[in-house]
Amino acid sequence: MTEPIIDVAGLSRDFTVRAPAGRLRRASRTVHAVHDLTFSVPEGAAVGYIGANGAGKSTTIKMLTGILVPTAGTARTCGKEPHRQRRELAREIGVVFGQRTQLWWDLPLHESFRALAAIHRLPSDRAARRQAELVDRLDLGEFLDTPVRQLSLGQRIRGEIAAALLHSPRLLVLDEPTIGLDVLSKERLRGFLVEERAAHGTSLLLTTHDMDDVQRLTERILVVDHGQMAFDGTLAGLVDRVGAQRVVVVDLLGGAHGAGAGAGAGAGVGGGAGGAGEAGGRAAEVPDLHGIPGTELVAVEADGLRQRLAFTPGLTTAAEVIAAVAARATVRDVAIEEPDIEDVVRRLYLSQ
Ligand SMILES: Nc1ncnc2c1ncn2[C@@H]1O[C@H](COP(=O)(O)OP(=O)(O)OP(=O)(O)O)[C@@H](O)[C@H]1O
Repeated sequence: MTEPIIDVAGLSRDFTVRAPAGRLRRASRTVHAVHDLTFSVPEGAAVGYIGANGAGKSTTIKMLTGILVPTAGTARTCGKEPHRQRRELAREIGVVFGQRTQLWWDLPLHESFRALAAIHRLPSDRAARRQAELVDRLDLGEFLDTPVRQLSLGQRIRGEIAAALLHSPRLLVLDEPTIGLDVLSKERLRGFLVEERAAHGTSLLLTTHDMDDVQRLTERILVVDHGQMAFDGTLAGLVDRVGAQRVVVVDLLGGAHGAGAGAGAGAGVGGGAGGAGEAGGRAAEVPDLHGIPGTELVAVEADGLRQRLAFTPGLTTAAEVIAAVAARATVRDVAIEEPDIEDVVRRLYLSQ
């Protein structure tokens, strides 16, 4: 069996903080930022590292990348002891902290790439090929001559990711990579990361507060709470465990049809069990989706042609909900909204 890309046993990190205690005294207090963490990640896996603010995510990442020394326990990243073998490890990992830069602020992007290629001692033809590939796929061509400080956040983050991948690391560590990006930029970045991993088999450790990042980019999540492991499994498993609600969003064609009553505009409300008909004009055509077992109708929008039904996984399934809707109305489109990651984490913390 190949060695895990990350292997952590009993990992802990304390900080001593001094705070005023009374007018003249200062008292010391120990913060257990990470406490007795044990987990391992196989090579090639993509893991989301999730938790509330202050849960210990950054501290863990700093220990895994050799920036911080553990107080107790062991960490191995790419088979190396991070703080002792920091240089060797740097050749095998790429790290992006969304809030900080590893690029040279006053230099044009291509100078940063050149410096990084030299630091990693990449042969020039290999560096040139890889840079061209990343510049093309991350759409950086226009900005190569621009000093980093003049780049927009989205352009800079793409530059950071290219810089972190220039030496084709085995493990990519991303700390909040999509924070502050607009929806389109986030989506493009995620698409790039999915392709990059498919092409090179790069392992991924990602911290994020964004549920879409978790869904698109990871297959397993670790949730940390007060420095301790609170959950290790799939997102679906976590959602099940905390009983978080998912939402089926249905777009309907006007005009309800009761089960077996056939479709037809103007058939009126009334197909639904417990359906309280709405009076008047246009509302008479609105399919009524109240009372579908295991669901709660949480929103009726666009004159009733878009409706949102929340359901608890375990009580019913998305397929059952959609089938029940289809028995009452003509369904044009369906989407399923996952619960918010902050909500899921809050529920998990409360259930501990
Ligand atoms: N250098 C430090 N000195 C003292 N306390 C620290 C230090 N770094 C982190 N901490 C404390 O350790 C705990 C964990 O912090 P950490 O930054 O790892 O959390 P996080 O999960 O990354 O949070 P966020 O999502 O806000 O980035 C917090 O209570 C924090 O205040």
